[in-house]
Amino acid sequence: MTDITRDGPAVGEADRRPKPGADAPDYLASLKLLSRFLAGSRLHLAAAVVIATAAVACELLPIVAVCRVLTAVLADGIDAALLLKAAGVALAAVIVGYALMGAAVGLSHVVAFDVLCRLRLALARHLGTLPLGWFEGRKSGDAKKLVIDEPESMELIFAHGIPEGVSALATWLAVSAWLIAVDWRMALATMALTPISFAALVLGMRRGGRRAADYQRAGARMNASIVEFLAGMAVVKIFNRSGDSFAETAGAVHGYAAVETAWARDYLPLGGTFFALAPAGIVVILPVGAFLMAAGSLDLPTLALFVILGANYSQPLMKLFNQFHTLAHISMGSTRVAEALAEPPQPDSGRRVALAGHDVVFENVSFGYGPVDVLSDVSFTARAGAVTALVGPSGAGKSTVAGLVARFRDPRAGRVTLGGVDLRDIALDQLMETVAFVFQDSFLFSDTIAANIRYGDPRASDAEVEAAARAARAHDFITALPDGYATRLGDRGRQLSGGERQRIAIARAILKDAPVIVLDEATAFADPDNEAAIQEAIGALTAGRTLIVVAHRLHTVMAADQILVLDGGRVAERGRHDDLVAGGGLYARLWRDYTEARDLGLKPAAAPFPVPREEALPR
Ligand SMILES: Nc1ncnc2c1ncn2[C@@H]1O[C@H](COP(=O)(O)OP(=O)(O)OP(=O)(O)O)[C@@H](O)[C@H]1O
Repeated sequence: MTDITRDGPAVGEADRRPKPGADAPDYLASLKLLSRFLAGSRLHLAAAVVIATAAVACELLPIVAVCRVLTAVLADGIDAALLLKAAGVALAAVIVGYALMGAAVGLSHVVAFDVLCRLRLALARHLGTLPLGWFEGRKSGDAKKLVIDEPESMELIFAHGIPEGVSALATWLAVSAWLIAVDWRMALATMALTPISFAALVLGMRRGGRRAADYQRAGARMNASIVEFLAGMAVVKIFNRSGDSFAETAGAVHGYAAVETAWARDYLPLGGTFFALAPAGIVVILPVGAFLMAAGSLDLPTLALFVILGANYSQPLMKLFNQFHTLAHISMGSTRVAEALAEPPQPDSGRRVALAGHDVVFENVSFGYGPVDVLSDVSFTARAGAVTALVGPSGAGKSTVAGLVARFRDPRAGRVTLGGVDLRDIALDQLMETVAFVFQDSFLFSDTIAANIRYGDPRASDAEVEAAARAARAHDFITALPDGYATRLGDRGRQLSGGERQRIAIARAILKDAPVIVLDEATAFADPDNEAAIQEAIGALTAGRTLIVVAHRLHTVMAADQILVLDGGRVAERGRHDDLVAGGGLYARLWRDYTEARDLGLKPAAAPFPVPREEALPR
């Protein structure tokens, strides 16, 4: 089984437990998640924390110096030597403090980059082990958001949050301890508003937090709507629907603004109370100080110290709050990443087994994407060295059957075997080596054409790549390109025609040299010329292999050894072309419709295996 945990810990049962209060954000989700990927960076992080704390001590030194000077001046008048010494200490402390904080932040960035690198690798590796169904239930940008965007926002936690949060906490604790040591009564006065302001903050965040799920949903809807509006611009324009589409996007943007406003209504009265009260210590310090001085139990230098420090007492707390706010802000994203990591991978026996040939057998297979079955009790044998064609009306389940052969999904009931072994008992690696799949619209990577073909066999030489391209009838159009095989394909190879992309995909499958080949509508998007080339290319694939072909263009499967006619997820008919046509059932009807359409101008192209000449086609 693929080791998904090389860069991170195992996905534990604890991660799969339902979270209490699904809509309430877990403010510490990011910390919990990132701490799982900290191994290897703990020392750096500890060093960053220690250095940040030392930087705080340096930052506090100038305040200590000012207080000592103040006390001395109030007691004995101005002493130039003391002033100079204090200024020197303060300056040196500021310089060293900045240098230390710079070093701490530098170190913490290194920790952040390392942790995020491990998290992204583990995520990407884990997503690669999930069943296809996981991706199908999501919008295309979702997985990218999980691997790229969400971790990016977490960078702040280690890069800034930890050194700055630690230094803020250390400053607050040090100042509190100092003030208590100097005069506990004035210290209490300085701190009097802190619990009240924090209580207001916690209440505010709780109220605001109830909106977190709405906030996330509205944000996701707005993003998806804007991305779709831009991606579908050609369709929007051609159907002159820019007004409607924009109205939908505008609705999503307004929806997001409405949630933000509702959040502000819930949070701001209490959050605002925090920001008003936290720095307002002076309103307690002055009257308490005046009272104590009047009572003769407080001197002026001490009052001055509390006035200076008291005014800034809440600063570290505000900084700490900012870090907490960052944590809260990214908590929903971190929770989603943690949930994705907890998704169970596609079951993999991990056992490489001896296969008795390469017959693919469906035994009473039923399958459904949701609660309703789209395949019911499907049984057939696709023999090695023979061509098995899947035909039937749209939605009959042809692509679903094809997908089960490559274990894109597993049957709900029954089993699919290869060489007599249940696919689920064959190591996924072995299965993927044994089965080649050419999709309706095969994905090409943003790389050179040669690299895309070599995807079928990474060890293939240039000559083997070219031979596969020749067999796939792709060599001529590739060499006609200015950069030939070195041509870089942009976004999914869109600069090529559908038929050209398809032939590159077929070259890739030829290079893979797998004994079982599944072609899902390989000619679906091709024009007649391209289709002929593709059919010739497919012809190069067939010899001696188990070939399962999904086809709409029935002339391409007339010579198939076995045609399975699917209807409503069941095998309605099976046999060879002539017998099925003579039988007068569904296939005969499909064939009649097909030939009528062909007579109206549809030009059948070359088939991958011997096909009767045009004039010999039954009418
Ligand atoms: N990912 C999916 N999630 C949910 N339902 C699906 C999914 N893919 C296919 N279906 C449904 O399963 C049924 C069979 O689909 P399938 O694509 O296998 O049919 P098909 O015969 O290949 O159709 P077509 O010839 O139009 O490609 C259809 O009702 C389809 O709507």
